[in-house]
Amino acid sequence: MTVVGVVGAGVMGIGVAHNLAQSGYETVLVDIDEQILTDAKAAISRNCRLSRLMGGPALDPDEILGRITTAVGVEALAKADFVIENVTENWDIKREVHAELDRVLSPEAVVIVNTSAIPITRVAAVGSHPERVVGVHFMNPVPAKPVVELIPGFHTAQETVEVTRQLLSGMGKKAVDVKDASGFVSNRVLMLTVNEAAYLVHEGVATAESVDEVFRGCFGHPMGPLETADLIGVDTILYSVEVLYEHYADSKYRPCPLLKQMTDAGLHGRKTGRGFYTYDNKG
Ligand SMILES: NC(=O)c1ccc[n+]([C@@H]2O[C@H](COP(=O)([O-])OP(=O)(O)OC[C@H]3O[C@@H](n4cnc5c(N)ncnc54)[C@H](O)[C@@H]3O)[C@@H](O)[C@H]2O)c1
Repeated sequence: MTVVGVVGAGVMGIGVAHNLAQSGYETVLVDIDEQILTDAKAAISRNCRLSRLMGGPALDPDEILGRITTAVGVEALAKADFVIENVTENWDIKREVHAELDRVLSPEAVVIVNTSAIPITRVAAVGSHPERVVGVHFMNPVPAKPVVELIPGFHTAQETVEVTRQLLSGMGKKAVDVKDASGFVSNRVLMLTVNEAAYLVHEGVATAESVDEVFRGCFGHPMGPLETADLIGVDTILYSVEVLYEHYADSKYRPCPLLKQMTDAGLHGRKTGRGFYTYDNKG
């Protein structure tokens, strides 16, 4: 039985663990405290119950949660065959987590980095097995999105890429191969768009509602960029734009001050109940 560890039980970790368990994988979900893990299990249960309504399959929450064990700290991942890391988009946090994983994991374990913009080669350099580290940029909400970006780092072995492709296929995902450049394909474009949309609100050119209405009504996008920001997490958008700005040293990625203020104020979008819009329930 393949055991998959999932590090980080936030927006992405919840979706990745759900998707793995739904696909029959024994899943170990890890975060830094029990309350986050309790909330994550409640969110997975809720998402299972809503699955049918949202156009997905009918799911039994108890069956899905029966394949997920939770633990505080990465020590619980010593026997994992794969680990999918989904911690905060912050280099200091990611670096520390990958150093811990390097101490704990079996040398054969494959480490999958889920990041919006941090280069995979940089993450892989933290541990002693860069050939076993590969990037996968999952899309949100994970169980509902059939395509991911698959990103080998400089030292990633071809075998690591292929076993990861098989795992993704088992999760129902098609992997699009992308080279290792900060932001990959999707977020080089999406983060610039969301950042510029935030500038429109910041400068008073239009309200968030008007910006989103233009994208939905004129371009046929199912969601506008600021609704998308709330879904992704306003803090995660800011951190990703900061990574792009630092990496390319290019002013076109200058982070919008409104994103900084919203992040400081806890307006992180759906996950905190308020972002560009207000939500009745978290999540
Ligand atoms: N939100 C999206 O739509 C999206 C999409 C694709 C990729 N990503 C990337 O996925 C990663 C996770 O994003 P998210 O939106 O889930 O963030 P999030 O803020 O919702 O969750 C991050 C989680 O990591 C946990 N964490 C922090 N330090 C930890 C540690 N030392 N050990 C274990 N857990 C720790 C936090 O407690 C939190 O639960 C980021 O790198 C992000 O860029 C996000």
